[in-house]
Amino acid sequence: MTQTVTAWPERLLMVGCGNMAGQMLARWLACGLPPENVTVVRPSGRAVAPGVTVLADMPAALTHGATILLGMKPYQLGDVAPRLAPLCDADTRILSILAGTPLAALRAQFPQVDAVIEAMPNLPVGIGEGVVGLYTDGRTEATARAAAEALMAPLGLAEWIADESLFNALTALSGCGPAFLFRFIDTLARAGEALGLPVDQAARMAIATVRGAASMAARSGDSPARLADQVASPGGMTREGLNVMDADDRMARLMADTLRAARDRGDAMARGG
Ligand SMILES: NC(=O)c1ccc[n+]([C@@H]2O[C@H](COP(=O)([O-])OP(=O)(O)OC[C@H]3O[C@@H](n4cnc5c(N)ncnc54)[C@H](OP(=O)(O)O)[C@@H]3O)[C@@H](O)[C@H]2O)c1
Ligand code: PRO
Repeated sequence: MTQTVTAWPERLLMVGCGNMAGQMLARWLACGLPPENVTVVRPSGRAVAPGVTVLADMPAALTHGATILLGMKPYQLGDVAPRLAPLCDADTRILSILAGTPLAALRAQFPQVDAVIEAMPNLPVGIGEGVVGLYTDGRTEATARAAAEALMAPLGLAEWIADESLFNALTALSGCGPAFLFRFIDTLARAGEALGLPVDQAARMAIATVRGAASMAARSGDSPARLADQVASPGGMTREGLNVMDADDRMARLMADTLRAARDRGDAMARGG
């Protein structure tokens, strides 16, 4: 299902448009963002979508009040910002999806810009079922916050956080989360194969099971923990399986260690690592 956005940015400059920003743009275009409002800067100059202007380098100038989405790799900020900052004014709006890049690092590169927002999406934004975490500070005015919220709304669940020190934790959970779940689906299928199921059937059933369970968890009034118990008959098969996952908090420790490692990498990147 598409979603109507009443006020698309009149000028949207996307610096980098690869896996992640490309998914955001695909969803925005599907929801009615006029392609002529969008300019993409990518060194390859590869076409993005009909009507979208693609440049291999920065434009000569930017329209007053343009919105910029920083969508290149985090380590490229030091190369991009010196070429981009001279094009910005106080009314430019900057949205950054750069992982491990705190607001202070962005503000240092674009000192004249008031509206600077960190936005952490995940890949399913492309089908409108993503998650976008948002953070900014008091210098960003309410109108710019509202515009960012409206732009993120068609991408899925968009939520602000008040405490920037949690931004890398949020990134670990929802930004990296799809990778952890893709790995889970793959591992579930392979475990089925190991028990003798045909490869293609195990793959189909693993995907459908995860999709059904996720949809049910989203719609149910019961918590996922309670839903797990509803599958498990006392003395039955599921309980035996859950006992393996729960022994020594195996699953809980695996997920805690996974998120902590991802979060800590973000913190190290923010320190320049
Ligand atoms: N992948 C995710 O799931 C995810 C989730 C949340 C946030 N992020 C963040 O999204 C950003 C991009 O990640 P990605 O996975 O989309 O990477 P990607 O697929 O490699 O895309 C990088 C993009 O940056 C462009 N680029 C490279 N050098 C550039 C330069 N000097 N100036 C301008 N653009 C340049 C590339 O251009 P070409 O297209 O011409 O090669 C490409 O479009 C990262 O900062 C990451 O932290 C990613
Ligand atoms: N991809 C980015 C990374 O791996 C951050 C969220 C997902 O650094």
